[in-house]
Amino acid sequence: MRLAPSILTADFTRLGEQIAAACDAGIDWIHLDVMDGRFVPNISFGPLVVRALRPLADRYGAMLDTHLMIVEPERYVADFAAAGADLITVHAEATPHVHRAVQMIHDLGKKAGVAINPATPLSMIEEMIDQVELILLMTVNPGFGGQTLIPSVLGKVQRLAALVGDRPVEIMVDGGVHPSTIAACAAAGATVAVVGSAVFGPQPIPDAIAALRAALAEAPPVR
Ligand SMILES: O=C(CO)[C@H](O)[C@H](O)COP(=O)(O)O
Ligand SMILES: [Fe+2]
Repeated sequence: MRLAPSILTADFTRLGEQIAAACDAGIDWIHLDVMDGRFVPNISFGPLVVRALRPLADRYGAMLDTHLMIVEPERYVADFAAAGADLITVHAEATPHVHRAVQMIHDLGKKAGVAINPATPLSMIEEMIDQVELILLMTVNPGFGGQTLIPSVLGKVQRLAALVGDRPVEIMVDGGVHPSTIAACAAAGATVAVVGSAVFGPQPIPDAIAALRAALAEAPPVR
């Protein structure tokens, strides 16, 4: 299972240093949570931060995974692509034209993902399975780091994994993934885990990543 540390709970005065520590510990993706204060009740950062992190991602061969929690994301996908995002994920609830948004992302030469909130049924994105590289299932209500994983979403992860089958689509879980919950996510069929407060918290970053890998080793992923 891939780990995608979310920088939301990182120390922003030492952001480069903290991401470098996570990359040194062998993480695969860098997860960037973009919030507009409308789709979610919080504001984070925009393309400037993506652009600032591009050289660091290149140095480590890490992927810049951009999670857009903004209304009508099609207004901004070109800006995030130009800033250097590798993967751009949009919320199905945030636009009446999710297919068009995904088309735009692909036309910009980027990988595309579609995300849904805990209360949104899988049927909302079923028709998009063959159109995207990644499906993100929120395991908390979006807007803040450090929340508790909602266990009932794991059933949705399992049902999505069955729908996806052996198609090359990543299944990402986002929110509340810690050493105590990561094995259950992997067992349900998730292939990528966003890990925010579990990595950028009180523990040294390499220890935090080792703890996640150790928890995964107890229960090997099914996909
Ligand atoms: O999209 C998000 C919140 O909307 C974040 O990616 C998520 O909350 C990660 O943080 P943590 O692992 O601390 O829950
Ligand atoms: Fe996220």
